[in-house]
Amino acid sequence: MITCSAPGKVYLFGEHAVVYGQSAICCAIDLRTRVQATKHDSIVIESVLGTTALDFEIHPYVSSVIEKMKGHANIEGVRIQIRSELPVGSGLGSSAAVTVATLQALNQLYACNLQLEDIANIGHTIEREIQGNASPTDTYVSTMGGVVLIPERRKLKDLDCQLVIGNTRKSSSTKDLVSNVAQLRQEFPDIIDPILDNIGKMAHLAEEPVNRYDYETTGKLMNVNHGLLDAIGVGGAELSALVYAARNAGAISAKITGAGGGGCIVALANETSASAVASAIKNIGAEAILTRNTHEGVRLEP
Ligand SMILES: Nc1ncnc2c1ncn2[C@@H]1O[C@H](COP(=O)(O)OP(=O)(O)O)[C@@H](O)[C@H]1O
Ligand SMILES: C[C@@](O)(CCOP(=O)(O)O)CC(=O)O
Ligand SMILES: [Mg+2]
Repeated sequence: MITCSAPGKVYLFGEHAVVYGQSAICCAIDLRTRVQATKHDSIVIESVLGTTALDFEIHPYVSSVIEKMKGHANIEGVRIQIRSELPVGSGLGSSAAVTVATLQALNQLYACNLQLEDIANIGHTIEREIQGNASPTDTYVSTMGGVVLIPERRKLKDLDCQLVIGNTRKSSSTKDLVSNVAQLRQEFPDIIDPILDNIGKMAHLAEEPVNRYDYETTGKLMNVNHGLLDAIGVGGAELSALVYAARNAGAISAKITGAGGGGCIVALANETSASAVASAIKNIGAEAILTRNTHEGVRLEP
């Protein structure tokens, strides 16, 4: 039996734009998905979504992992048990975390000797096949941990501030939101492409401030990024209410994280303002989660 875990993630910059090759800054967070793999007489997948065999409706990511790993090992029967701290379909990279943790658990269980780069690449392929179009960001950051500039895959300094996540508790499908942006871009390329370009430019502009722990400058750019996500149609009244509640409560910055449409916002806060920001989020009926950037990507668990 092997247990592995992988972290979720938040985007400081670049969600959706990164799908079109623009840069993003994404950081792993200390909320993890744990996957236990045990050799078994059949294939069983147990999670909060249900208990199934290979099932590409209920467990598309985990089933795809098992299928892919059959190319690296003789997998006749395996029991996969999943426990996660990440809300599903909420922009925190739950799909990437479960994909990467399952890949690494099977890699270890069957001694396939896949390296971390292989895990990240296979994970990206799986997300792209399921989502229709996916950037390498979520699976790379869930594999490697830390704060990463994508597609350059350049590690930045770990964040030295508090992260406050506001969860609308309204899940959304990344596949649908990515498709909606593609349709808008197809209809208005001269309007949408410059927006995506500017999001990518902000990620590059923010690299230096992040590396010198200048979260005031980083935060100003994050707030602009939030406005541009609204502009490409992935915002919403609940997400904006959370963003303004967090900012008005003293957050350094607050923006949508992930696919949007529902899901979560992320706010940067310092030690003194974090609890006030969390209270403001709860006061409007949302879930507040205090977390931090984690340096640790996918790892073996005892
Ligand atoms: N704990 C889990 N157990 C099994 N599958 C999971 C789990 N968390 C996420 N998933 C898979 O990932 C999908 C959500 O992925 P996605 O729409 O990209 O949202 P997110 O923003 O959380 O990554 C779920 O529908 C499910 O297929
Ligand atoms: C919207 C996007 O940029 C991020 C999706 O993040 P999540 O699945 O909502 O956690 C899609 C991608 O990068 O593949
Ligand atoms: Mg996802």
